[in-house]
Amino acid sequence: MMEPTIHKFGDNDLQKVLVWVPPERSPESLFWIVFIHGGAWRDPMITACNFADPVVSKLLSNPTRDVTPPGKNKTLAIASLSYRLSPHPSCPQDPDASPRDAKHPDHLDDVCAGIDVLRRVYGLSNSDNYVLMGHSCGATLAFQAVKRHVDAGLPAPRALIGLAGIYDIKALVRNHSTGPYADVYESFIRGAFGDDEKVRIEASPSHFGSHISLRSPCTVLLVVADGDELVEPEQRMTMRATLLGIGEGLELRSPVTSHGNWRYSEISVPGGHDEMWEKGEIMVSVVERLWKILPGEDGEARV
Ligand SMILES: N[C@@H](CC(=O)c1ccccc1NC=O)C(=O)O
Repeated sequence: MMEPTIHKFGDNDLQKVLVWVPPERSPESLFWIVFIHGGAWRDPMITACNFADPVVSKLLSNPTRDVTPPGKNKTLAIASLSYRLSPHPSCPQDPDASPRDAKHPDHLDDVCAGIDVLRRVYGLSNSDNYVLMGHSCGATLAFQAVKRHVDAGLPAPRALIGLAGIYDIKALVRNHSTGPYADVYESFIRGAFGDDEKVRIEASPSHFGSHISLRSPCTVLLVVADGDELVEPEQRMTMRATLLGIGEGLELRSPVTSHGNWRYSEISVPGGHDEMWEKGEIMVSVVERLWKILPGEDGEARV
């Protein structure tokens, strides 16, 4: 695979951004996909590098696929954000390594710091030229980052893709409160957010999503894995209802549904929770879907 350029922005080894930029391109010609990996805010085995690896090798080194981004003469650039992690009970801290002791909003602070590096060094966002794509807790972080940007008067990304995302933290814990893995869910949520219920609610995109005052349209594509063994489909249903201001049971009548400045779409992909990023071709199919539903010059989607 092409070697990424690494930009560090803090003392912790995890505070960095990985970037794959095609050579000899001006910043104005680039269109960015920015990845945010998952791993329950704590899994040191899922990294910015191994998360992006399968899709980067498909998107940037396979000239037979037409994955050119929308817009005239745009070239794809990719970034993968790394952020500090919370402790993991079965992966003890190596005393010589950077600490894994992050608590909300540390993860989000790093995601936003990473986006800021891309903005300063590569001109990301100023011309509406990027999409955020987060998996599992990375999808939670993607919505939190959009909220923070809009609150700060910065433009939202052109699109947000949530892959098997966690959108309602309380419901996630409640839906897994029995069974062999009940402790796992409560433990990673406590590790990342603590015990305070209010913090869990306020950090949940299903809670704040409808209060983000977007100044321009943002396309949201929510993706579920049809064999997801870790995150239940209800998470997406709740988020859809939030973004569209509708009841949870309502059917969508067109591929893209607008509500205010949100443009909402959804798909499902085959396989389990992590298969969707472990198999680069699934990620590529999601990106191709996004290019179809992003509005073109005429403001219309091509589906
Ligand atoms: N591999 C993780 C588990 C994990 O990633 C996870 C488990 C259940 C629901 C969502 C998960 N990840 C979300 O980012 C761990 O070791 O804690």
